[in-house]
Amino acid sequence: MAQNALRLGVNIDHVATVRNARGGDNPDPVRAAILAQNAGADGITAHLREDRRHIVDADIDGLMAALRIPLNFEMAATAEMQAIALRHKPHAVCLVPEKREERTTEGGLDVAGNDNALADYITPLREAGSRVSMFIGAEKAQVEASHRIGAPVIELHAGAYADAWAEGRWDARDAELAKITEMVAYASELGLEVHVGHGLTYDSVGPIAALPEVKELNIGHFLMGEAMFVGLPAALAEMRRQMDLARQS
Ligand SMILES: CC(=O)[C@@H](O)[C@H](O)COP(=O)(O)O
Ligand SMILES: NCC(=O)COP(=O)(O)O
Repeated sequence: MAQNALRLGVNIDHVATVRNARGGDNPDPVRAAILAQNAGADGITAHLREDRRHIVDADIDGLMAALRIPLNFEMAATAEMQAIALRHKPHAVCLVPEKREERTTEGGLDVAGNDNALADYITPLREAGSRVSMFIGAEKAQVEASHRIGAPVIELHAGAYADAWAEGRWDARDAELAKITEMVAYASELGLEVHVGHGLTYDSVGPIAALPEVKELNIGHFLMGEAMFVGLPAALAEMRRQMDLARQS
């Protein structure tokens, strides 16, 4: 892959959401991950929530056994999740804030307010060989704290930008994009590897993909929705086309 290539991580959480609506085994998120891998995904992302509302422990076992491409394991910074990550040693561990009552991940992790505890928390994960990333809002204090505790990677939460785009609030969209653009550049200067994710669609992905310092996008909910209509390989190919178009222009 070219040095400045933009990786596409496919989040398969919401295949599990559909499965869990009925119980049983179908549709299988591991099958979706293998399909995405065969269709050219650069990585797979899965979020094992504390309440197991979508991905469950057996899915992580299955993904670890089946994948040839990297797994980005999203999790809350709890003792239970740390033990699971240390057992599996996935390529990447992304720490995400969680609230039981939220519909989706509403904001970024407060690294600045918990830097000592998080520095201790990530040490064994790093020693086990996982690339640790912090899922944070596009705020200077959070970027600096992530750098300070020794996280090599951050993922900026694109949800506010994506929501503004979806709702046609163009001033808010532009303001959120400006914040992300500024923090992508700042974090890169500090030496952090920068990823972006949450809520991205064919429409909203372009301006983010165009930022040359961004190394990876993690996209799930929209892709899985599109896959219901056109199939996962076609949805992934169209997302990749939009990313490449933006990157080249
Ligand atoms: C951290 C993140 O943005 C995703 O993992 C997302 O949280 C997955 O979907 P849910 O928020 O719906 O669980
Ligand atoms: N970390 C963000 C992610 O994995 C995908 O988020 P979404 O596209 O499902 O909103």
